[in-house]
Amino acid sequence: MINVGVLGARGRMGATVCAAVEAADDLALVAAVDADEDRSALGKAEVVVDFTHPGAVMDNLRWCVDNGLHAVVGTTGFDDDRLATVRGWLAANPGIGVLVAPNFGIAAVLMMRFAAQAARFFESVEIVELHHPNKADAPSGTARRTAELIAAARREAGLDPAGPDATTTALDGARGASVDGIPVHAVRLGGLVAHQEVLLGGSGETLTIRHDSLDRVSFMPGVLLAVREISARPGLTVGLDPLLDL
Ligand SMILES: NC(=O)C1=CN([C@@H]2O[C@H](COP(=O)(O)OP(=O)(O)OC[C@H]3O[C@@H](n4cnc5c(N)ncnc54)[C@H](OP(=O)(O)O)[C@@H]3O)[C@@H](O)[C@H]2O)C=CC1
Ligand SMILES: O=C(O)C1=N[C@H](C(=O)O)C[C@H](O)C1
Repeated sequence: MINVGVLGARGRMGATVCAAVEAADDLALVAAVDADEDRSALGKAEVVVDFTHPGAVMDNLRWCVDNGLHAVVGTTGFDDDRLATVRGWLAANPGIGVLVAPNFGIAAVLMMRFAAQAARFFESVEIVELHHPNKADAPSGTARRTAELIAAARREAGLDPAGPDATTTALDGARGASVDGIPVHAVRLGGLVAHQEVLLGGSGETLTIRHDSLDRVSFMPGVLLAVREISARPGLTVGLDPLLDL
C-alpha cells in the first residue's frame, strides 16, 4: 500500500486525483490539502501529488523534498531554470524522486512524440492549443514542451525551427507566441477541456496531429503510474515518457 497526499485537492485536477487514489486497491489517500491549509498533514504520505498553480508549486515542492517525500507534479510553469533548481534540491536529498510532467495523458504523450518524429519532414510547423477558460497560464505546458521537442528535432536535422513566413505586418499576438521559434496559439473556450493541434505543412500536403482530453479522467492512468513508480526513480524525471519505455 502506498500512502498518497494531494496538494490542490479541491481543484479540478486535485479532486479527480483524490477520487482515483481512493478507488485504487494499492493506494491510500492520507492527506488532501488545498490553498491556505496546513501542509503538515502530508507528513503521513510517502508520495505527494501536486496540481496547484505555477506560482505555488515551487514552494510546495521544496517543502516535499525537505521533508523526505517523493513528488509527482502536474502543475505547469517548469522552465529550464526551475528544473535546474529542483535538481539542486535533489542533489542534497539523494533518495528522493520527483517527476514533473506537463501532461499525464497517454495519448498526449504520444501526440508530442509523433509531432517530434514528423518535425523534420515539413518546412512549416505551428501549434494551436485549446483549453477551458479557467486555465491560469498560456500557452499550456504541453504546448511549450511540444514546441521544445519539435525545435530540437528540427535543429538536429539542420532545419531552422521556424518555417517560412512573409508576414511583415501583424497585430500583436496575431502570429502567436514564439516558443523556441515555433508559433504557438492559445484558444480559451467554454465547453473545452484540453486539446492541441500540431500543424505541419510541406509541398502540396499537410499533416495535423490532434489530441483531445475530453475528461480529466484521461490524466489518471498516467498520474497513478507515476505515483506507483516514483519511489524507485530517485532524482528528477521530466515527462511520463521513461515510465512508458518511450
Ligand atoms: N500535467 C497534467 O497532465 C495536467 C496539468 N494541469 C495543470 O495543473 C494545474 C492545476 O490545474 P487545475 O486543477 O485545472 O486548477 P484549479 O485551479 O482547478 O486547482 C488548483 C487548486 O490548487 C489550489 N492551490 C493553490 N495554491 C495552493 C497551494 N499553495 N497549496 C495547495 N493548494 C493550492 C487552488 O486553490 P485556490 O483556487 O483557492 O487558489 C485550487 O483549489 C495547472 O497548472 C494545470 O495547467 C492540469 C491538467 C492536467
Ligand atoms: O490546465 C489544464 O487544464 C491543463 N494543463 C496542462 C498544460 O498546461 O499543458 C495539461 C493539459 O493541457 C490540461
